[in-house]
Amino acid sequence: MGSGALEMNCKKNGEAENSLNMLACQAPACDNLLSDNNDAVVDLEKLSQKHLDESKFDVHFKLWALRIPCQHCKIASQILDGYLFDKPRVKPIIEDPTCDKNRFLILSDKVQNQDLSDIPNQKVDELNGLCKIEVVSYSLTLGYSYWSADYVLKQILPIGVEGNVTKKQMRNLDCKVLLQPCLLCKEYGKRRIKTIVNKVGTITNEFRVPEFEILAGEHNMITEVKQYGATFRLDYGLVYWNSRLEHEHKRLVSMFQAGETVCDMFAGIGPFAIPAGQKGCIVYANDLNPDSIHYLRINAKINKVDDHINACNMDARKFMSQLMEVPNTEVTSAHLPPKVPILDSCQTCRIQDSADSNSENELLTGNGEAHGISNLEGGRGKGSTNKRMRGSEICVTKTWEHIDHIIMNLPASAVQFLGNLSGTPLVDVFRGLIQKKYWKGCLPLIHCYCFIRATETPETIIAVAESALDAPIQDSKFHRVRDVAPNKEDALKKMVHNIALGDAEEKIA
Ligand SMILES: C[S@@+](CC[C@H](N)C(=O)[O-])C[C@H]1O[C@@H](n2cnc3c(N)ncnc32)[C@H](O)[C@@H]1O
Repeated sequence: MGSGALEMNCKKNGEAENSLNMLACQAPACDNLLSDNNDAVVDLEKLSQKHLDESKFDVHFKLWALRIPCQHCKIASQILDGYLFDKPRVKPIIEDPTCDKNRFLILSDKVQNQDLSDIPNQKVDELNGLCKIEVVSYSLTLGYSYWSADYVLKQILPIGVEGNVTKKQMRNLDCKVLLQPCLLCKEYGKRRIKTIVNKVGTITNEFRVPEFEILAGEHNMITEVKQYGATFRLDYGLVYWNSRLEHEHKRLVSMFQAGETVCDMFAGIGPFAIPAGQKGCIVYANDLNPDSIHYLRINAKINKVDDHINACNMDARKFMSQLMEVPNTEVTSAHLPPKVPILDSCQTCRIQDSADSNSENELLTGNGEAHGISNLEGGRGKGSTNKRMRGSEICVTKTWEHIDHIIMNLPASAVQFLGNLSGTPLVDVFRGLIQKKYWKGCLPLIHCYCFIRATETPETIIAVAESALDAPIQDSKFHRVRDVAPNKEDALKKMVHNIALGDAEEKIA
């Protein structure tokens, strides 16, 4: 029993358009669905030409309808509340084809008798008092085009797979079992599936990129996915992406305020960075994988937040230390702004476009002052009020003076990046990082993701983090994200460390 994923890479006019994400799977018998093609890449064209008998999806209803004058429709439908035909996307009031002054009110299939004896007498009396009503028979067929893609797919699943499966169960089906039904199902066909892949093995490489085998279609894994209104382009073969983290991405970004400075040490293609930018945060997003940064920049542009996102391609430790480096000009004169933008060794994804910065990229930069933030170039000094700034002005902040949030989503080793842990490589990021004399306001909130075994507790994990930091963590928050192993022994959890108080400040600063 292996696990895997079914991904559909969908394009329209050469542009990636949509995708079905992660119909992931345990592997029951593969049946003979792919018997001719078992080890080869399947020809999508040929498979999708196989015949699907659409008439098998017809559901016929023999109903009753009331023919009544147009002007009484509204009140009549209120009287008949609960007795009208009620199916999604089917209108219960339709035109009378024989007379445009009348309408048909289609009755529910629970009304079986023409004398309306299935409807309470009081309602029938009210209707008769309203106008002259005529009961006519009405036939309705809901055909293939009516049913949703998921419904159709469930009906054509192979024998051995229960017809009435939930979405969750569908995810646990072998993608090879789902392959042919998916291709036969026109609704899925409409999404222009180009490639179907199966995730194989476990992720072991540094960039956390899973390995995929191509089951069908083109050898092309570039696609687009949507999360909370943002579009993400990516190449599944080159970068890390997990659609199941959508809720967590959304939850974390909901904690950020416009105008805050956010540093994402392991940013991937930007699922935290892009929505944070959309919210009006100033984002420093870093990843060691050059392909992730390539797509992060593309995604920043697609989502029109390129003027809010500084993208860097380096080791996370170096990234943090560069953000905290005080430029020479600051050291000699605290009053002058730095002549060179920070992170000059990083490539910023900012694409200057005067038309853009004039209109839609104009943003209100939030209530930084209330949070003790005084970090924006261009006049957000002490006493300044919220200020409307153009995108081009808000890209760079004095990160050595203030950062609000640091995101560390590299669960396998993020805790080690907090500081030195015995038996782990020396990647101490935070100790001595902040220069107290330049820092303004409270210390950053560090959102550090990690794995936790069933035998461990939030307390033990926090103790490990404290040991790494060599400082107590006050007001730490622990948030469970999701189970990542079938036996539930391991679970991905998240800690939020507020290191803003007491000893911790002394030791970190
Ligand atoms: C689990 S992924 C998270 C990506 C993204 N935050 C998300 O939620 O989809 C971890 C990322 O860290 C990057 N990474 C691994 N080691 C790194 C290092 N030493 N410095 C910076 N990035 C690193 C990987 O390339 C990968 O994109």
